[in-house]
Amino acid sequence: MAESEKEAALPPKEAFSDWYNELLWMAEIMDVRYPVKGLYVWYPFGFAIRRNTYSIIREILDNSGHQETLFPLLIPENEFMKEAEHIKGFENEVYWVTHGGKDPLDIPLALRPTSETAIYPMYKKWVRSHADFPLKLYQIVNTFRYETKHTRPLIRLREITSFKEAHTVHATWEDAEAQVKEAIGLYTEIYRRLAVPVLRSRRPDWDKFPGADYTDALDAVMPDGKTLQIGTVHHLGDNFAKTFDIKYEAPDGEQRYAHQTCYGISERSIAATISIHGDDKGLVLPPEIAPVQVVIIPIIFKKGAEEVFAACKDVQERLKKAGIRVEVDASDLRPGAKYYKWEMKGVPLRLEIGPRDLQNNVAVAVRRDTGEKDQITLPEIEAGVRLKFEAIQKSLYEKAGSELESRIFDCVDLDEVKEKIQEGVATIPWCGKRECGLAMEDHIGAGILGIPLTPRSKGKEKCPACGEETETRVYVARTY
Ligand SMILES: Nc1ncnc2c1ncn2[C@@H]1O[C@H](COS(=O)(=O)NC(=O)[C@@H](N)CS)[C@@H](O)[C@H]1O
Ligand SMILES: [Zn+2]
Repeated sequence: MAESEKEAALPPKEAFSDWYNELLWMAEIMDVRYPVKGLYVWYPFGFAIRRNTYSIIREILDNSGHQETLFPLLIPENEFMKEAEHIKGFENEVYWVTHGGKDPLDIPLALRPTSETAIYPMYKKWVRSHADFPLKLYQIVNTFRYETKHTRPLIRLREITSFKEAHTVHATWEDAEAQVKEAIGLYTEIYRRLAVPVLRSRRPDWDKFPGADYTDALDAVMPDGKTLQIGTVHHLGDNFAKTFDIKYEAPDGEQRYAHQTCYGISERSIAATISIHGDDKGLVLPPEIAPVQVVIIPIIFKKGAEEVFAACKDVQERLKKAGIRVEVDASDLRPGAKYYKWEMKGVPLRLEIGPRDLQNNVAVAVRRDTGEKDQITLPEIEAGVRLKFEAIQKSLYEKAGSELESRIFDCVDLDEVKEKIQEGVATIPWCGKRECGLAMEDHIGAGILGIPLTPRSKGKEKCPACGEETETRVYVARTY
């Protein structure tokens, strides 16, 4: 896209919603002009961020005993309609295919909103014995949900383009529970690699995944204080095994129903990374997912231009050989315009090389996240750049972590909760009874997000709704 098309300026980040929408356009992440609501188009630059993000997800899943696979998109109505809870949860969200060409289909086909009812009839055919366990498969696919709430690119889509869903099978409820814990750990590690700190909590029963025994979730706190659910892990018990008749021969020869989990991450992982690290100048990307990790800017004067260009090319070749994604911006834009462009794209490190730097045998290194400027000697350029990446990654994660902690408020009563959830996440005691939870939600006008997996108890306190003594504090937040 020509530079001129982007005469609009990026709004300041505190105008978060406008900043976010404008940034997706100006940094060439997604084009929202596709003529179907809730469907968006990846620009190549945005898609490169997705590729790098999902190669981290694949690495972490593949290194923890998962295997990637691929199931069909279309699910026959009779299979989709088998699990009562699941249907109730998705019947208003599922798209149906009713024709092939001009012929009406004898069995309507659902576009998968998630793939339990595509996968589990096959699991029934595959699972035979406890020796088959643990079965840990995942796929990265597009799924379709007829979202009626406000759709937003990367955050709430009707076609979820990057839906990583894992589906595991185990002998016992306890084995599945252990898998849930492993998945929470894997998701926490994925987000550490994206320098995104997360809140981990058990969703209240009325908010769990349709057909699950319970749901644990990871939430990011976005710059506007609202939380974004960026990963969920569901213990499915033997609910789906009973519905789809997934049985195995136990060591004692008995036929038993299997126990299952499923867990998902979508492109919200990218929405959170962009939102949490970005600033008024645009994207700030963790080096590991940046499509361009280093941009080299030749500082050109009449004298010595040739040597400078040659040196920039040489540094580029060496960094490429070291596996670093690097560009030389030799365009005839003024240096300031170059800085603006690459800062907008979140390039973690800029190297400036001019005649004086050549004499001193150095490159000037400028960090995108802090603006800090210092020198790296040219013979050490590969190691120096890697050190910068480590410093940037560490600093992004620490900064986001303290920002998150500063947005969690232990409140004394519901009025304080109402006030504090404008800025972030409140905690408040809760006895755990549904009627109290729902009464509190009515009073506050926001939901119970979940019970922290790492308790935030302050000892014995009183449930604000019924006065009963409790040692549990729950998260309350406005959510996307
Ligand atoms: N409309 C949507 N747009 C973008 N991401 C979404 C959307 N709906 C859900 N997600 C993301 O997808 C994750 C998994 O979705 S889910 O419904 O919670 N869980 C499942 O579908 C289970 N089958 C595990 S894969 C959610 O945690 C959320 O981060
Ligand atoms: Zn209560």
